[in-house]
This record gives sequence, C-alpha cells and structure tokens, in this order.
Amino acid sequence: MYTMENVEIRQSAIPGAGSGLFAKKAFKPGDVIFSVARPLVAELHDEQRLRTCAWCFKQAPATPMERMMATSMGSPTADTSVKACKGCKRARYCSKACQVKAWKTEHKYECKTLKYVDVVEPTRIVHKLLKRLQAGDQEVEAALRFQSKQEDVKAQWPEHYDRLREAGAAAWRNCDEPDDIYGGLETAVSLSFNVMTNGLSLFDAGTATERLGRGFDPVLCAANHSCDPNAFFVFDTPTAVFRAGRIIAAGDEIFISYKPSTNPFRYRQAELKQFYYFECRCSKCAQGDTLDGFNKLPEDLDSHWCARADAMMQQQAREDVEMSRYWVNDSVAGRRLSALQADVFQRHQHGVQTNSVNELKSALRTCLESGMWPLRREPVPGILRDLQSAYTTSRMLLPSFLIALKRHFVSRPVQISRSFDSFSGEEKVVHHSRHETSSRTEVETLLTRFVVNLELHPGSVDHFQLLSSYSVMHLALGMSDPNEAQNVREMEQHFKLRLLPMAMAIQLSEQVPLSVGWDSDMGHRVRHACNQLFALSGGTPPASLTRQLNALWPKVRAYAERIDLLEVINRAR
Ligand SMILES: C[S@@+](CC[C@H](N)C(=O)[O-])C[C@H]1O[C@@H](n2cnc3c(N)ncnc32)[C@H](O)[C@@H]1O
Repeated sequence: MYTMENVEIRQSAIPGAGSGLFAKKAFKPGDVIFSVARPLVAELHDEQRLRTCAWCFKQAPATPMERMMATSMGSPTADTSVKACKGCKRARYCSKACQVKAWKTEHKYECKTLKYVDVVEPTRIVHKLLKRLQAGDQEVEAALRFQSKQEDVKAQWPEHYDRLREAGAAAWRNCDEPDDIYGGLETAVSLSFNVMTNGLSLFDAGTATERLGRGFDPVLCAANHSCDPNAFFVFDTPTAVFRAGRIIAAGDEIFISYKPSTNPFRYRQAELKQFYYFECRCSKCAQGDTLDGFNKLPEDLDSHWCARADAMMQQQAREDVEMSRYWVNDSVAGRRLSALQADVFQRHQHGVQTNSVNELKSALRTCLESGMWPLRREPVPGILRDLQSAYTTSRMLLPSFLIALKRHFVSRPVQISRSFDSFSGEEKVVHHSRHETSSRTEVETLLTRFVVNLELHPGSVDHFQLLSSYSVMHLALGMSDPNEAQNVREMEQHFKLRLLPMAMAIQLSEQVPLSVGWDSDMGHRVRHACNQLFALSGGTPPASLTRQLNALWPKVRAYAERIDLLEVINRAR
C-alpha cells in the first residue's frame, strides 16, 4: 500500500499528456520525494535471470575475480549467491526470505507454468498481473487505468504491435484463458501494452548502465517525462526511490527523464517515440533545437570536412540511413553537418555494440577535429564515458584516468537548460552546505573535521555525478601502481595526485546522501573507501589537510581543462 502524503496524481501541466505526479510539499535537491519498497511489478530481463535474485534483484558476482573485487570494495552483495526454485528450476533467489515473499506475492501463480515452458519477460509480467487481478488485488487494477497506446503502436511500429499483443495473448493462454477478468483476452493484451509502454527501465544504481529489468508501478509510472527533469529515479535493489534533482515547490509537477535527456532535440524526440511511443512536449522540447549549439555555424565547416561530409552523405543515401534524428537544417551546409552528426552517433553506438575502441576513437576524432562539437554536446560526453570504460576494462590506466578527469571537470553533458548558456559553456555552480542531512553516519561525522570548498552542481544532482566522482577516486588510487611512476611524476608537477582520492571521497560523501543514500550498495562501497582513506590520513591535522585540499581543487580543474583528448587517444593504442 502507498502513503501518498508527499505526492498526488492529477491532470498534467503538459497538454494532452493525461495525468501526472505532483508535489504536495516543497523539496530540496537530494530529498526523497517518494519511495516504494518494491515496485508493483519488477521483472528481471531474460539475460539477468541466472545470477540475479528474482525478488530483491541483488546480483551474485559472476566470477571469483568479481567476488574478490566486490569484497575489496566493501560491497554488501559480495557474498550473494542465488539458488533456483525447486519447483520451476528457473526463478532464482538469494535467500529464503526473498523466496517466501516472492511466492506469496507472485511466484505461486507462475511456478507450474515455468516448470514446463520458459516464458519471455513481458509474458511473465502479464501472467502474474492477470493472476493477481483474478485474486482481487486492487493495486493491480490501477495498472488498467494507463493508456495502452495500442493504436499508436499499431500505426507506427506494426512489428512491436504484434510482439506486445502476442505477449499478452500468451500470458492469457498460460493462465488457462480466464474470461472472468474484465474483458478476458483483451484485458491481457491491454496489460501487456500498458506495462511495456509505460513501464520503468530498472538500472543498477551502482553502475547506472546495467539494465536489470522492467518495473511498473501505478504511482511511480504516474510521473511524466521531461528532458529538463526536476527529479530522478534510483533503483536501490529492490527499493524504488524518486529524489528531487533541484528545488521543487509544493504544487509543482514532478518530472523524471525516461531516456537520456542531454541528446540533441531531434534525437531525444526520436528515442522517446521509438521506446515510449509519444511525442515529447516538455518545456525543453518546446524550445526546439535552439539549445543544440555547435561551436561554429554549419557554413563555417572547413573544406576538408565538407568533402568528407559529402562522401558520408552519399554512403548514408546508399545505406538508406534514417536521418531525421540527426537533422540540422535543409541548407547545403546544414545537410553536411547532419551527415557528420549521423556518422558520429552511429559510430559511437556501433563502437559500444562491438566493443571497438577504434570506432569510439574515430567518432571522437570527427567531433573534435571538425571543430564543430563543444565538449559538453552529445555525443562527446557519451563517447568519453564509453572510452573511459573500455580503457579501464583493458587496464589502460593513464588514458582512462585522463578521460575521467576531463569528464568530471569539463565535459559534463548539458542537462539543465536553465543554468546553462550553450554558447559560453558556463554553468552556475552553487556550494552545498554539507550537513543538511539529519542522520549522520560515521563518515559524515568524520567530515565535520573538514570544510572543503568542493563544488556540487545542484541543478543536476543525480547518481551519474556520483559515479563520475567514484571512478575518478578509484582511478586516482590506481595511479599509485609502480608502473605509473613516470606519469605520476609528471602529474605531480601540476597538482598533488596523492591527495585527489581524499578530495573525491569528500565529494562522494556529499553526493551519497543526496542521490543513492548511505544504505545502498553504492553507499556501502563509498563508506568503505572513505573510511580507508580517512584512516590512512589519520595522522594529518584536519586544518592542514583542509588547506591542502582547498589548494588542490583549482589546480586539478586547471589541469583537466588542459588535457588534450586527441593527444590522449593518439598515444593510447
Ligand atoms: C508513464 S506514463 C505517465 C503518466 C501518464 N501521463 C498518465 O496519464 O497516466 C507515460 C505517458 O505519459 C505521456 N507523457 C509523459 N511525458 C510526456 C511528455 N513530456 N510529453 C507528452 N506526453 C507525455 C505519454 O502519453 C506517455 O506515453
């Protein structure tokens, strides 16, 4: 059952968007607006089922090496292992407690079916919902209130329409074709569309990139989308939390972002149509592409790149590339820039899908050498994120660290139009008071010893920022590897590298209570790292450390600004 003391559902401010979620009181950035212990529906993606608890979504480490790493990072899930249900041998649980809760709520309805046939994710979801409806579960009835969008899907994506219809019909057949639930088969089909077109993607809060499954919940899913969201969603397995990303007044509509909202206007619109079947009419999209500034006007693209763009245009025409999401404008210069834009986005995507560092490097080169892309304009921040991760995986520490620094200090993607001037590239930074949170952990208590002016960007408090700080801290610690001695000596001429992990730990201690909370898996890992770092610095008087850390910050920022990304990727193999 839900307590709706903080939020209410009523007519949205967006014309034609139906209802939305509204704040009944004011919230500061980082405040929890609303949380549910587990969404009404939380279903693992098919490929996650072998190693993840089907009830609490905790993941067992995949290899002994992963287990060792998780232990050394203080992750409370390091010891997790999952066992299959003896009945169906498919659903897996990490504990008796999870198995019992799952059985009572949903697994008793599907266990027999799963014993004989494996069933895909949307069908599993609808099966459980149908059975719960049959059992008179009123929370599930609320799922029927959502628009199913069947006609829109049929008109625009006939193959999706067939798939979703079949998923509902298969669930209905697996439940022995019950006609006593409202419209029988048609209810099953509606549920399939409702859940799949209005549901939430459940990402692991520790990585924010690993998609664990799909969620659906009548209150969480009442929140509309905005490309300039004032709230964000964290799935702290299995608790679902909405937090304020900036100041929200009582009566304001609460918006989250369903898809990355830092992409250019047409790209965002196309993605939301493709995955959620609606045309976004948020306040940022109302400004069209006016926020998508390039460094130069399309006419100023230099002649070498004009020739390359002409060749790309011919190839894109031969390959019948759907250009609308990359479109800049209809002039000759605009079409050239559209071709470059299509090339870099597609190369980026292809690089991620095929694990190709060369594809990622080539996309980045086009963005930077053409001189058109500001560092904060997508896909540059996205390419940097994926290059950093590829270099980390291949243990190429130096390029990974340099890219992490550039991302953290310079190349944050543009999220909030209000505080960002797309041409000057300046964002207003506000300093947070560290001790706003009520319950203090030992780390926070330790922090009272320091007053360090590290900047947070309250307009974009979210867990992506936290992950960025976390990776800089870890990579900076990794630089103490003896193999890096030469690089460290060079860097130490600019700033005290050995102090950086401590500075990042302090920044993380500010970010955790505003994003994922100390009780989350990520919170535990950050606390573990902070405690180790503070223990290491035990002998240093706080006043002296504070002075050193305050002096460090502007130096690291200046160093990050000078990092030449082209040089970094040219030197890295
Ligand atoms: C998860 S539901 C949100 C709640 C929904 N508005 C309702 O009435 O129950 C998603 C649907 O809301 C509408 N919607 C959400 N955000 C929107 C936006 N920015 N612009 C237009 N429609 C939006 C779309 O119809 C979308 O398919």
